Amino acid sequence: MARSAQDPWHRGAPPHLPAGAAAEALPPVCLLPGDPARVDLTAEVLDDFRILGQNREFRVGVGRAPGGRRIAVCSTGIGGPSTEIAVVELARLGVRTVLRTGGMGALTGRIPPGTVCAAGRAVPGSGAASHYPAGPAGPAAHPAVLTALRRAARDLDVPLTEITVATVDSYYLGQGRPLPGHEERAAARMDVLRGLGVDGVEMETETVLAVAGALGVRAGAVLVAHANRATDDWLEDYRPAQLAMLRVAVSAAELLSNDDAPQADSAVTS
Ligand SMILES: O=P(O)(O)O[C@H]1O[C@H](CO)[C@@H](O)[C@H]1O
Ligand SMILES: O=c1cc[nH]c(=O)[nH]1
Repeated sequence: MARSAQDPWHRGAPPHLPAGAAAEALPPVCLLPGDPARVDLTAEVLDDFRILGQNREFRVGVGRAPGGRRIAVCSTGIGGPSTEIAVVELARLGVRTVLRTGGMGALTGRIPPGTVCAAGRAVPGSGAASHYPAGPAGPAAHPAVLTALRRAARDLDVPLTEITVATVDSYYLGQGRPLPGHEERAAARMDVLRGLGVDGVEMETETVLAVAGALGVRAGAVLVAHANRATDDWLEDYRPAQLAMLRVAVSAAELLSNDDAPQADSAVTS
C-alpha cells in the first residue's frame, strides 16, 4: 500500500526513527541526548545495551537500568526540528515519558562547568516549539519527572541545581558568540540572553517540553553545564560530568518506569 504524504508511517514504522517493527516495542521511558555519541556513552551506565539502529541524527538503543527496567535512548540531533520529529515519533511508538540528557552553556557564575542541572521550564523563543501550545511563561517539566530527578540525584549523591533555560535556534550569533564583522550584534544578543533571567542556554529543551506536553507525554530535562558564559570557562574533559548526569537520568528513568505501564520485557532481546 502506498504511503500517505500526510502520515508517512509504513507498517508501524516511522519515517525517521529506526524503530517500530513489531518485535521492537520500546520501553515507556526514553532518554533524549542531542549528540548521537551520547547514546553510546549512556550504554556505559546501562546493562544489556544494544543499538536498534541509526538514521540521520537519530541513534536509538535500549538497555537495562541497574534495577532491571528497560530504558530507551534516542538522540535528537541539534535543534528543534529534529527534536520535534524524535518526540512525535517516540510518542506514537508508545513512549510515555521523555527526558532530555543534554549539555548547555550556563549564563550565571553560580553554575560552574560540570554542574548537573534539572530544567524546570524553558522560556519561549525557539522555532519548532512555537508551533505547539504552551503558556506565556513557556513549557514546564512534568512534576513527576522533576521529582524523580531530585530523588535520583539525592540517592546518587550528585548535587542537582534547578534552573530555567532559554532554548535558542542558533549556536553562534544567537548565543551571543561573536563572528567576524558581527561583534556588536553578538554583544547585543548576549545582553538579551542575560536579560531573560534564565540560568542556561541550549538548543532543544523547549521543543522537548512543548511537544511532549502537547501529546500528553511526560517530559523533563537534565542538563550538564559544558561551558559558563559569565566566566568564559569551557569544560575540556566533559566525559565525567556527562556520566554523572547520565547516572542521574537513568536512575530517574527507572523511578518513572515503575509508575508507568507494565513493560513487555520479552519484546527486545540482547
Ligand atoms: O549536548 P547536546 O545534548 O547536543 O546539547 C547541546 O550541545 C549542542 C551544541 O553543541 C546543542 O544540541 C545543545 O543543546
Ligand atoms: O554554550 C553552549 C554549550 C552547550 N550547548 C549550547 O547550546 N551552548
